[in-house]
Amino acid sequence: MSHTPAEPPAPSGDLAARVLHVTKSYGTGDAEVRALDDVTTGIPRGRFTAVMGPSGSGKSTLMHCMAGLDSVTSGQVFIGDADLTGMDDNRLTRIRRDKVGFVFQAFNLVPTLTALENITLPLDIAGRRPDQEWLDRVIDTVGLRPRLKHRPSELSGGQQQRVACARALASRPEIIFADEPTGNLDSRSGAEVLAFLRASVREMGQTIVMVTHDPAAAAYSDEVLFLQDGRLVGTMPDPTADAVLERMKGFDLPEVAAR
Ligand SMILES: Nc1ncnc2c1ncn2[C@@H]1O[C@H](COP(=O)(O)OP(=O)(O)OP(=O)(O)O)[C@@H](O)[C@H]1O
Repeated sequence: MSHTPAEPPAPSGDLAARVLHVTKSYGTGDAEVRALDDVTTGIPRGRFTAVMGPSGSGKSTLMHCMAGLDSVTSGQVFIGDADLTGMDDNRLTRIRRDKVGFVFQAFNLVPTLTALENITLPLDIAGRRPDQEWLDRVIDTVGLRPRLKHRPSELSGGQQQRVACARALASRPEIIFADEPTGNLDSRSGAEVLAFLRASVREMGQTIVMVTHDPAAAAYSDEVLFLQDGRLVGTMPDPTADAVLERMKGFDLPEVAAR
């Protein structure tokens, strides 16, 4: 992991996370894969940002590096004002625990715990008392109050993912990273989860970054970042599903692929 000392630590302003000239390579020599190639971008606070791009374009790698789940080969990563590059594992673990929420394609709920116990589990593990007012707001926005005593097996896929979203929100993190959160859901349940994620941004001021393949899911966001071949190749504010689909089709054109 190397640092770029020449890069002045730009002020975070109202960015919840930033990457500066981030490169991430796997393997060496002939086997080297450059998953991210000099990516610089910021995630505005209180906004819903989607990350799209063809398979293998670096979406998951960008998310993992931004969230401090993976190290970068060069460049800098910030969560708020905290520079993750060069941070030791203990501090990284604390940042992830205190400032970051995660939602994955697999719901990752504990089967023996109720919905409510799953939602508060990370706080319990961290020895933190939930902010009851905030928790009530999250539970009501997610629409799960009648289901709080149910175990995951008694909930639909969409309800389970809403529990996972509420779990990510419970600690009121600075930023939530969602990797294909609707990938395992039918379109109706997916729409419920996306509507909830959007509501948590619009009504509760949360910041969400979501990796997705689905133009209809990206249309719930405030802005889409497009990756191709490990590079940031464009952005689209206020996306519609049709506009995103058109942009994605462009990635198959030889002149775009050759760039
Ligand atoms: N652990 C790894 N070892 C080697 N190569 C890797 C590793 N992880 C990712 N890659 C490579 O890095 C590139 C970017 O992968 P990444 O998973 O970030 O893409 P993605 O856009 O999320 O793809 P998908 O949409 O298919 O999930 C790909 O070429 C991938 O094969």
